[in-house]
Amino acid sequence: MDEIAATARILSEALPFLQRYDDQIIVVKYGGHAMVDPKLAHQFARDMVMLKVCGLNPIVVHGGGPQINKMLDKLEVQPEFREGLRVTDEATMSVVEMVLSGSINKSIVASIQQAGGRAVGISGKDGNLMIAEKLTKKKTDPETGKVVEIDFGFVGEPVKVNTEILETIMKSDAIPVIAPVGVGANGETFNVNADTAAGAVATATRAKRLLLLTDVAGVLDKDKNLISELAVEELPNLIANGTITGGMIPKVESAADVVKSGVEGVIILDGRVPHSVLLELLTPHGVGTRISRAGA
Ligand SMILES: Nc1ncnc2c1ncn2[C@@H]1O[C@H](COP(=O)(O)OP(=O)(O)O)[C@@H](O)[C@H]1O
Ligand SMILES: CC(=O)N[C@@H](CCC(=O)OP(=O)(O)O)C(=O)O
Repeated sequence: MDEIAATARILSEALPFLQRYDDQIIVVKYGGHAMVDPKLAHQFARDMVMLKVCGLNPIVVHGGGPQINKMLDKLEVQPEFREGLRVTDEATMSVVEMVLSGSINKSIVASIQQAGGRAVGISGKDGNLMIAEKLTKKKTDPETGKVVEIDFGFVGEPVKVNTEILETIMKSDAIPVIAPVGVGANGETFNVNADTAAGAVATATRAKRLLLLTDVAGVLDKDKNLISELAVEELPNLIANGTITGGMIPKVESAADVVKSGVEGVIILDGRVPHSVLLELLTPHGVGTRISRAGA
C-alpha cells in the first residue's frame, strides 16, 4: 500500500513541471557514449515519447563520436582530436556523414517509433537546417607565447539555423532527430560537434531547456567531485587550468553560448542514469551540472 501511495504521489508531483513545460521546446543532446547501452537507448526513446505525449516538444540532436571512431578503425584511419574536436579531412568527412546521418540517425528514429512515437530523422543539410562555416579557432602556444590558428579541416560552426523544417515536423506530431552535419553556403558538407549543433538549435528555437546527456555525472572538479551549479564566468579558468578537457570543452562552450542567448536552463547530465531526462524535467531531482550566469 505504501508503495502504491508513493507512486501516486510521484505522478501527482509531476503536475507543476508538466504545466511549466506545456508546449515548450526541450532540446536533448544525446551523446555517442550515452547511446552505447541498448537498455538505456530503449529507455531514452521511451522518455522522448513520454515527453511528446505529455505535451512537450522534444528535439533530439545526437552525437556519435565513438561510433565514428569504430568505423575509422575498421578503415585503419587514426582519429585525431584537438580541443575536443575531430580534425576532419575529406575522407573522414564522408565516414562522419555516413555514420551520423545514416546508421545512428536511423536507429534513434527506429527506437522512438518502436516505443510508440513518431520521429523524423534529418541532418543539418535537410531543409537548409544548419548553415555552417569553416571553424576558425586561435590558441596561444604555451612554449612560444605566439597566437596560432588551428586548422580543423572540414569542421564547421553553425552560423544560421533555419527552424522551418523543425516546426513542420513538430506540428505533425513527430519528434525531430537531428544529425550534426552542416551545409556551407556553397553546398559544402561540414562536421559540426553535436554539442555545438544542439546549442545552436536550442538558441534558434528559443528552447525552454537544453539537456546535454553524457557518460559522466556532469562537470567534475579537480578532485572528481560533481559541480552541480557552474557559472559561465568560471569556465575559461577551468579550461585554462586543465580541469575541463577533451570532449567536455565543446560541451561547456556550447552551454555558455546558449545561456548567454537567454535559454533559461542548460544542464549537462548523466546519460547513464536510467530516465535521467524525466528525473531532470519532471521531478525535483536534478542529476547533473546546471550552467548559469553569475547572480542569475
Ligand atoms: N571536468 C570534467 N568533468 C567531466 N568530464 C570531463 C571533464 N574534463 C574532461 N572530461 C571528459 O569529457 C567526456 C565527455 O565528453 P565526450 O567524450 O565528448 O562525451 P559525449 O559523447 O557524451 O559528448 C567525459 O567522459 C570525460 O572523459
Ligand atoms: C567536430 C566534431 O568533433 N564532430 C563530432 C561529431 C559527433 C559528436 O559530436 O559526437 P559525440 O557527441 O558523441 O562526441 C565527431 O566527429 O566526433
